[in-house]
Amino acid sequence: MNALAATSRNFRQAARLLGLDSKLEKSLLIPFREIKVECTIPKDDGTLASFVGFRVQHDNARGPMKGGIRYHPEVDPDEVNALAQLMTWKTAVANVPYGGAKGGIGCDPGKLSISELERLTRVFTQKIHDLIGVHTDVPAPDMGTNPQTMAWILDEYAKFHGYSPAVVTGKPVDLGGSLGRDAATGRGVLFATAALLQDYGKSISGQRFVIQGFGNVGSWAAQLINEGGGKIVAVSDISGAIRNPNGIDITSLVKYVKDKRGIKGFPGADPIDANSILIEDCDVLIPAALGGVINKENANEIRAKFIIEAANHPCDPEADEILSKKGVVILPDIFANSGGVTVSYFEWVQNIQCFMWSEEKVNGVLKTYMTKGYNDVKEMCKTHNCDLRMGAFTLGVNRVARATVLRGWEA
Ligand SMILES: NC(=O)C1=CN([C@@H]2O[C@H](COP(=O)(O)OP(=O)(O)OC[C@H]3O[C@@H](n4cnc5c(N)ncnc54)[C@H](OP(=O)(O)O)[C@@H]3O)[C@@H](O)[C@H]2O)C=CC1
Ligand SMILES: O=C(O)CCC(=O)C(=O)O
Repeated sequence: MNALAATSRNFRQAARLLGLDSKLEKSLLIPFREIKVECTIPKDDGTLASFVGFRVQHDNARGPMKGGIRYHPEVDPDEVNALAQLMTWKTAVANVPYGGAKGGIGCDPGKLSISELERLTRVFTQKIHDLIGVHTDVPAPDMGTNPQTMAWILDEYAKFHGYSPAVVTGKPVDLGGSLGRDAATGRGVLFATAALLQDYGKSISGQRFVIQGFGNVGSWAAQLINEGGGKIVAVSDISGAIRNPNGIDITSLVKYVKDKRGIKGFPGADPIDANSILIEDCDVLIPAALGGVINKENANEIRAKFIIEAANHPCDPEADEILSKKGVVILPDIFANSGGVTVSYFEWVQNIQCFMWSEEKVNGVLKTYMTKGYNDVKEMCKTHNCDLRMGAFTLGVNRVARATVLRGWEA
């Protein structure tokens, strides 16, 4: 099932549980604005290359639209649309004063040089600069982009509108980025996982974890879970997958990946088939790469008891049904990975106030938000007698619906 169909299906199920008016339901589903731009750049060898970029602004009832920009060969309009919609529910679940948006460029960042990536980012920014802004739409990093990408957007935007650091989050700290933003999504995953495990009488320490993806989110989640006493028994990235049932030395793996640009060949573990990473024996599975990876083809073979959705929409609704029958507990993306956008909000607030928080403050307030978020989701599960995904969706959709109605419909 494609990402947009899956996300919209979850939204409709939540709307039914909430008893939403059908016209309101329809209006919440349709994106506010969809932008598609052509980005042509000269390559280093003098030839021209063209890429398609997207920004989908889904909803702004609760505040400026917010969401990352993804550079990946599989970026397509439906997927960006689904990811933008997820951001609307996610910012509402996290209870930060934003709506939802997402962007992307269909490209393989690994095949572009740094200067080609800079040119591409600047051309994309030239095409969308009038439609983003501190109080309209605030981009951030996602797959394939990073603080450097945000610095280029900030600089290009400044040429048209003046210097305004709050126009993007996830920037380098030297340009007004927040301490703790780099690790924030992984740290949020840690807090969310700890809250869920506690409900089942368990803790991070003593659990065996498998993580798909070792980029920003996966590598930080691995380091923090490892520090918390969890045992990471298998990890994968695009270069391959590795396993060590006694626990992978994550500190050494992080150093190795920095040097070799991938986990392949890491001496402290055995190589395994990358396709089998999701069905490895473990207690907790953390998909932290692409969407749609857990589906009806492999859901029956999953051996984990808990799935923490660090990636966006890693499980499709057909997999949800199979896993629920098997008793697997899924902590949904719109709560589990909300630590990133929550600290993006702290960054935006710091920029607007021209003030900088300590890293301890950022991490401490993030923990408060994640704990409150978990309790709010559980409350909705009780009210609507539903699983955690519907608990999170009903929480997010209800907050956005209330804001929409309060703002009114008069033209
Ligand atoms: N960054 C953030 O703050 C947030 C990100 N997310 C979500 O988390 C997920 C990961 O994002 P992020 O960590 O930022 O992205 P990164 O680009 O930093 O890392 C992505 C990781 O996934 C790996 N990967 C890509 N394709 C595959 C594959 N087919 N099999 C296994 N691994 C693969 C990449 O490998 P390689 O490095 O070898 O290419 C890399 O390790 C995405 O779904 C994103 O939307 C959600 C909330 C916030
Ligand atoms: O930090 C942000 O603004 C958005 C992060 C993001 O893209 C996501 O949560 O999926």
